[in-house]
Amino acid sequence: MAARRASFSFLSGHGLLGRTPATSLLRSDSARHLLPGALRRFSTEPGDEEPIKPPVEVKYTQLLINGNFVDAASGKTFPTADPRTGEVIARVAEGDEEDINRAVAAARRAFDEGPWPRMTAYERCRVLLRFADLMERHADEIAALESWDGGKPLEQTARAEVPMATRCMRYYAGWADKIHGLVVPADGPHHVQVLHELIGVAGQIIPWNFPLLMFAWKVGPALACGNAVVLKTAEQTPLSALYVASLLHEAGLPDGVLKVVPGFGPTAGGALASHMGVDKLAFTGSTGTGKIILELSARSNLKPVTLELGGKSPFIVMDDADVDQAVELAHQALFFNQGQCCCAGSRTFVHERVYDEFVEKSKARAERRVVGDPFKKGVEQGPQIDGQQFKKILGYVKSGVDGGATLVTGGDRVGSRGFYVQPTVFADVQDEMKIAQEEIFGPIQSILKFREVGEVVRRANATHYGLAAGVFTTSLDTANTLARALRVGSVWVNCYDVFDAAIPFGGYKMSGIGREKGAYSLRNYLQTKAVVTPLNDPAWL
Ligand SMILES: NC(=O)c1ccc[n+]([C@@H]2O[C@H](COP(=O)([O-])OP(=O)(O)OC[C@H]3O[C@@H](n4cnc5c(N)ncnc54)[C@H](O)[C@@H]3O)[C@@H](O)[C@H]2O)c1
Repeated sequence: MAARRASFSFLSGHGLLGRTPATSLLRSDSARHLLPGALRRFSTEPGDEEPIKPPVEVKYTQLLINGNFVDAASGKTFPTADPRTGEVIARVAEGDEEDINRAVAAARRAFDEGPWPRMTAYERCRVLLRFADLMERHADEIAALESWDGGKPLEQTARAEVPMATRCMRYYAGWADKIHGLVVPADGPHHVQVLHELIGVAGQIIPWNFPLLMFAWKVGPALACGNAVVLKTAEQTPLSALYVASLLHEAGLPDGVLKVVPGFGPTAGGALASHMGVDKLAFTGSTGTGKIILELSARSNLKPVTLELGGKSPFIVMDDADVDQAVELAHQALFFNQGQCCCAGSRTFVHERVYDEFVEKSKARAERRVVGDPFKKGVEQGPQIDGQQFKKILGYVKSGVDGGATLVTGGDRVGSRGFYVQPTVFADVQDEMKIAQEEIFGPIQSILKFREVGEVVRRANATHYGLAAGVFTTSLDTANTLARALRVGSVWVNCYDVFDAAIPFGGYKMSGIGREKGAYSLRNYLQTKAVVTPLNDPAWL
């Protein structure tokens, strides 16, 4: 059990440890909760620097229906903005109910009459493999679009997200010709086959925090099984999905099999979730919206729903841990992707024997975090996605301070433009505080103290969420105890955010229903059919 081998695998090789970020001045007035040194001044303000010109053009801004890019039926468009400045990158066609209707009608035709479900599984496999090759060939453009639209460091999108999305497509391409049914014994002279059939038209709704990866996690298995897909992108980040969907057609996907409809949740998303012609709905987003999706399914055709929702994941540091490594891993577990991860390690539980040292070193690490323009080399943290999230996050900072947590560092915006937030650390966080209970979705680390294993299990599980957990220890026994006792869908022991395409991912409790990735995701896109035939004079049963 070697904590020495601890790794943060989402960004293995990322290596973005750097100098103190050029950031800002903390303006909180609750000085009694500040540790000495919490007030920080920085020499420059990344939010005020002239933004670097992204090395990519925006090519596709319309709906993709029947293999063509077309305007919305209403002719309406909406802006997608650059989180560095809030300025408009492009205006994108705004799909609504009418567009969803025509997308679903096209998908139905593609499924009922088109070549895709009738192709051999090997031919489908080859289309997906060609798509993965094209993604690699266009990796620079895809990474730049993803960074521009979502404010993510280019080094992250280029080194992690594009390769992971590509790998995911290859993984499901590999499954395409390995999906087969069963022959089962029955009590009587019957030949019983269990067919794993395609489910039909899959509706998919994705969020803004990992638009490209969510595209791959959802579209990959659905297409590998031979289904047709209507995908609604998040209103904040429509660009990468439109771009890669065009590559998928270049790879040989027949027209009409995949539709991409940018648009808003209650209109386009609502229409998709309640459509009678959609056979399955896969959703990733907030728990609140997940409940609406389930309701819409129930009120329409009871389409099966998979939900990947929010989290408040514990990261547990035992007293036998190497503190420096634990600090680094806990830091990455929370701050990665500007803290905008469903599985962010957003409750850092630290054993009382190493607590003070851990807090001090976490403060130092957060202050070294490089905040700045996502297109600048060495930047670890870009802006938050938009003004709404930015305000929400600063509201949580205020709540933490007002609630009596100790603001160790950060707590304010960076610069005066765009949506940059200081890497922030709270210590002395108590379980009942809002910052320990609710999903902040920002670069705000909350450190809580604990004394023994049973206590931390109880406290870690005392949440409606159950998405993931991190465990940091050198004791095999402790790791095993925690791994089994924690009521979550993923436990990372001495590592975090390991997102291999083959590993299932999903939540317990209000973090979701079902699993994505791995062989488990195929089940989301298949029906099970029993075919029973009488046997006359069989040689065996
Ligand atoms: N569990 C996971 O795998 C996972 C992964 C990424 C993000 N998330 C979660 O996603 C959330 C952040 O994403 P978000 O703010 O975009 O979530 P959100 O729920 O607001 O939006 C997600 C998607 O749902 C759509 N939507 C919103 N309202 C809708 C409605 N009434 N009907 C149909 N569709 C609707 C949005 O347009 C968007 O495409 C966080 O809670 C995060 O934890 C979960």
